[in-house]
Amino acid sequence: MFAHVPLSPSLPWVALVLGLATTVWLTRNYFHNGLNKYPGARLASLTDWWRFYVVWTRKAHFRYLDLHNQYGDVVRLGPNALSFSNPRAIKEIYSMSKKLTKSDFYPVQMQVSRGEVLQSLFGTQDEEYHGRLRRFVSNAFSMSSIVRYEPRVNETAKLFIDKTEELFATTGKRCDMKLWLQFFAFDVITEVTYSRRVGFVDRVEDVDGIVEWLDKIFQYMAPVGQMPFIDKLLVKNPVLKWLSKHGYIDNSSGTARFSKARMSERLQEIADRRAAGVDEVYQRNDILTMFLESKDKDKTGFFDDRLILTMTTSIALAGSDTTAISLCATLYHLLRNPRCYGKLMKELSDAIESGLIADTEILSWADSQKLPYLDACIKETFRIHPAISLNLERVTPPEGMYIDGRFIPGGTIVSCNPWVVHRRKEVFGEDVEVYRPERWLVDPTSLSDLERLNEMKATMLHFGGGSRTCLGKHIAILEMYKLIPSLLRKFDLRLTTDEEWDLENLWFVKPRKFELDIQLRNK
Ligand code: HEM
Repeated sequence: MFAHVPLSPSLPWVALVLGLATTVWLTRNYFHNGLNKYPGARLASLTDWWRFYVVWTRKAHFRYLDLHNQYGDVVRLGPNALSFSNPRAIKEIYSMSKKLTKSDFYPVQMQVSRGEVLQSLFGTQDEEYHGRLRRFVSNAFSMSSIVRYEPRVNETAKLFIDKTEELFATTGKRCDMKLWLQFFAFDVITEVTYSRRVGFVDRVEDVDGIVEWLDKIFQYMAPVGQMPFIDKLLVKNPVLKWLSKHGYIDNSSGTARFSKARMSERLQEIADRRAAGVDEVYQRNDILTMFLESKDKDKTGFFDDRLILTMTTSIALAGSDTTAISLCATLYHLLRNPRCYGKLMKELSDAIESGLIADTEILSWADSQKLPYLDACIKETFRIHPAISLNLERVTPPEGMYIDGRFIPGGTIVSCNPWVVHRRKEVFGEDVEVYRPERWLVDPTSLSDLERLNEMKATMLHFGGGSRTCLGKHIAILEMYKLIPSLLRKFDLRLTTDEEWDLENLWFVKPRKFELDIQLRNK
């Protein structure tokens, strides 16, 4: 008897309604805020799923570069997203004074600890909160503080060199440099944060599986960041957060767990020393003690233990991959360009012979600053291989603003991609795809050379820009300027293949594989 009762509209009607709704949605997306006047891939103007797909392929930096080469300075990357490549746009989007906020891409990278989302310096969209937090922590990352940490970096660099000799140079075993340098960068970062090397290099081990965890999490965060609502259904799902907060499950991020463990070890050590009459907090030995000092001095209660954990978690998330990639890229480009490799080696040996720099196994920071060709090689690495190369997204203020001479409505996602802007021919020269450190060496008496140099510097986005520029850049630079020459002086490094390396972009642009043959150098 129920066979004749219509329980639901017939299928064709459902299909028609769905079809109409989809058409309306796609049309609205296409014409959104008049952005249809900007060129780009047709699908990009209809849905963010296009961007999700491009990022998911892990080749977004190449795709976006092709699109800018094809369409020019402004390319539409989504219904509400524009990518700019003219250096003028960098100054406008990342200017200190204009205060554009970060897009919804960033909170996806916020880590979770026991159900609580850690509102990080990197991920926050609240500019006031950001400014306040950054004021509390920036002292610990200033160049003068970093140079105080130098002896710690020396210790880890020395161990790294010794272990490289023992494990690879004397055995002839091939070195997975990508992983090995990440172990180094992780040990340095824990050394300068907690006065204690966790032991990645000592034990030749991925401690707590954190490197593997980081690899996995970016496979999630990079594509999901293109469609951030997905994060609220998955990792930041309110039910999961509630369950974790009340102890039924633990959805804490690997980096939060790692940092919590390191912090409690170090805090216990500080307490033990205090009981023995030594107060380390005001000795400013490491980043954590600098944070504790800031907390002590803060009478408002803002900079509390939770924020300290948030900061140490950010350091674990941001401080190793980026530096290891930049170290790998420097070695890779030098090895593929024997002319530059030879020139750098000559600069080093001449400087030692002439007494310009000391003949020490680990170069001091001060000595590394006397080597202009080394400086040029590292700058050229940052240009040709910026470690972060998805677009650095910002949102225009409600009243809209002019970018590169065009009025962009309020609430639009606007951005530049470091990989793209570092290849502007009018700034860097016609040979942008060539690794040529000499472009950074200018005649200091030539005004036009100095102007060109300034223009190149202003177009570099490898550490981001404006108020959200990289907090840890001095640590990374210190590591690179010390380790690269120290490694090259001790070892002969060889690529194991003539083929170009295969790069994957999941926010960080990493080689899929980077192996080297290593031998002791005949001096
Ligand atoms: C060569 C190595 C590094 C590179 C290429 C790099 C790159 C960047 C870039 C491009 C940004 C800006 C992202 C944006 O605006 O969307 C950034 C921000 C940041 N980086 Fe780095 N980074 C490096 C090393 C480090 C290290 C060693 C640390 C920590 C010790 C660190 C901590 C941070 C933090 C906390 C932020 C957020 C700053 C803020 O929003 O105020 N980075 N980094």
